[in-house]
Amino acid sequence: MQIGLVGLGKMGGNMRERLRRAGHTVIGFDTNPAVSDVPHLSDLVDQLEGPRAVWVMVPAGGPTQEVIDRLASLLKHDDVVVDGGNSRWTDDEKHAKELAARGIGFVDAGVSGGVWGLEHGYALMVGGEKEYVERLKPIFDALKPDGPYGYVHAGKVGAGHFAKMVHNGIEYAMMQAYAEGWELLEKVDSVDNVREVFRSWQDGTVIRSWLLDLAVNALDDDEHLRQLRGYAEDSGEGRWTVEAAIDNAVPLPAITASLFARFASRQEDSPQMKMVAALRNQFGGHAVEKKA
Ligand SMILES: O=C(CO)[C@H](O)[C@H](O)COP(=O)(O)O
Repeated sequence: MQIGLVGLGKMGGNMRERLRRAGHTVIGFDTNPAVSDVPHLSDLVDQLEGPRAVWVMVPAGGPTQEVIDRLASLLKHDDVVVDGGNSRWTDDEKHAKELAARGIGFVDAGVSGGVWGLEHGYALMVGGEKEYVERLKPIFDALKPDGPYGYVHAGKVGAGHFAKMVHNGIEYAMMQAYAEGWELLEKVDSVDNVREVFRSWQDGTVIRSWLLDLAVNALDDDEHLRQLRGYAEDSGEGRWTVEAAIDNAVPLPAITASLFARFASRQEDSPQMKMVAALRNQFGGHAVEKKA
C-alpha cells in the first residue's frame, strides 16, 4: 500500500523504515530537507494515488493543527488522514470535523514503542470510523508488533488518543513507583547492591516489566545515576489524564502524585515547604533552617 508520512523525527523516521521493510511505499515529508523524500508537502500529496492516506507524526498542538490545516486544503474527497502523534484526544473531534467538511476521513492513532519500535513494532490504539480503519489495516499490521497483541480499534474518533493518554498516565505512575523504590534501596545501609536487586526482579517477580528492564539498562550505564540531575519534564499526557479524571470524578491518586512529583523536581527549593516550616515555627517554636 502507498502512504504519505509527515514528520520524520525519532518516531516518524523509524516508522517509515518499518513500513518500507514490510513492502509498503512510503513518501515522507519533513521540514528538515536532509531526511525528507520530497521538498514540499504538496509534492507528497501529488505523488500519492487516490484515495490517499497520509499519516501525521508531528508534535501535538500547534504543529499538528498546522499540518492538518494544510492537508485539508491539499487532499481530496475520500482521502484519509491519520494523526499518530500524542495529540490531546479532545483535538481529534475538531480535526475530524474540519476534514469531514471536505469529505476527508480522519483516524487517531496512539502509538507506543519509542525508539525501540523499529525492531519490536509499535503498539497502536486506534479511533475512528470502521471504513477508514479497515482501509488502513495493512499499515497498522506492518507497524504493530508481531503476535496477537499490540493493536486495538478502541472506538470512535478520539478513542485511540484517549487510550494512549491513559497508557501514558499509567507509565508515569509505574516509573514513579520504580523510582521511589530505587531511592529507598539506595538510602539504606543494609542493601549492598541496588542494581543487582533491580536486575533480580527482571525474572519471576510480580513487578517485572519492560520499564524495569529499562531501569536496569539505565543503572548499567550509570550505576547510581550520578551523572543525572533529578529533573523531569512532561509533555502533557499526564496532565490530560488527571484532567479527565476530574471531569469524570474518578480518583487517580497514584497518577496524580507522579505528575506532581515531576513538578516538584523542577524546583531548586520548595516555596510551599518554606510555609510549612514557618507555620511549625510559629505554632510550636520548631526549628527552621535558614538560607546561608
Ligand atoms: O508516548 C510516549 C511513551 O509512551 C512518550 O515518550 C511520552 O509521551 C513522554 O511523555 P512525557 O514527556 O510526558 O513523559
